[in-house]
Amino acid sequence: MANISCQIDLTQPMGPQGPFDVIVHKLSDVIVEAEHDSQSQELLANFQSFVSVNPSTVLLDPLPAMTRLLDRFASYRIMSKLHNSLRDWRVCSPSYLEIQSADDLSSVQQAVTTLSFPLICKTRVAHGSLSHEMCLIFSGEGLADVRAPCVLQSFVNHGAVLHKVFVVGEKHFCVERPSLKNFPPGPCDRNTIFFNSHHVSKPESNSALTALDEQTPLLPPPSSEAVAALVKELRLQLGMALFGVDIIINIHTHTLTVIDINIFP
Ligand SMILES: Nc1ncnc2c1ncn2[C@@H]1O[C@H](COP(=O)(O)OP(=O)(O)OP(=O)(O)O)[C@@H](O)[C@H]1O
Ligand SMILES: [Mg+2]
Repeated sequence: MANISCQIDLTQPMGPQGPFDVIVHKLSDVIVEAEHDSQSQELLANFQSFVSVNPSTVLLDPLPAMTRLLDRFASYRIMSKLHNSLRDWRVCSPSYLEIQSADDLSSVQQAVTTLSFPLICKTRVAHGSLSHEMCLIFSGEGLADVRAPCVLQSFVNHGAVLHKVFVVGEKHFCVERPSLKNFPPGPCDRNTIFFNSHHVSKPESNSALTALDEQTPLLPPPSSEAVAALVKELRLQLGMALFGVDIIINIHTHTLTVIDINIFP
């Protein structure tokens, strides 16, 4: 009887290791490394050429779609269009700016007029340990702390609750996680706060940045119909079966706000 499942050795030719009905991969590290590493480029090229000549093998997920999710410039463009396609569900995403390079001072300064303080600054690359190093910027002066390439995104007060949605094909699952606490809206003379996102939104996270005042009212969870509509739209837009979506609820408008899209953990 043929093997039901096996582990593929990417350093060996793939043909003799097959045939495969489905390949489930986690090549995110290799995709990010391939930006500067020729060995990773070669592994990816071999893998991609096997996939191209074996179109009946289902690939979860296609490399170009995965590559798009590893780049916040690409994934946030998709996120920013959700308010149009999901108008009936009042789904939105915070306003943001792409900062291409450190010399891009005019884009950075644009943040003062087009975004609302505080701002959250996230690296362009959305995978790997460095990608979780973020900062909260409270004023025009704080923009000196921006390290490009990155996105600057308006911070939305949400009562320190994050709703993480995990999508597996036609099914999805939601869990609640701790999240950053509310901050007074508008610029102020507070110093930039540097933090690691994995210290604030993991089940075991226990950070001063997530501790809310006791009088903060509890918010309703996101409507399950709206989450289902969001997942359906993102599956279409991303062309992926395995991914995650991070959702918060705006404390003022109760709008379902998408703050990030992730590769599957
Ligand atoms: N626009 C925003 N408004 C309010 N809080 C935000 C916003 N963006 C991010 N956060 C907070 O910062 C945390 C990290 O953000 P984000 O999900 O983009 O990072 P990440 O490194 O991709 O994390 P993960 O791997 O857990 O998805 C969120 O869990 C949330 O607490
Ligand atoms: Mg995320």
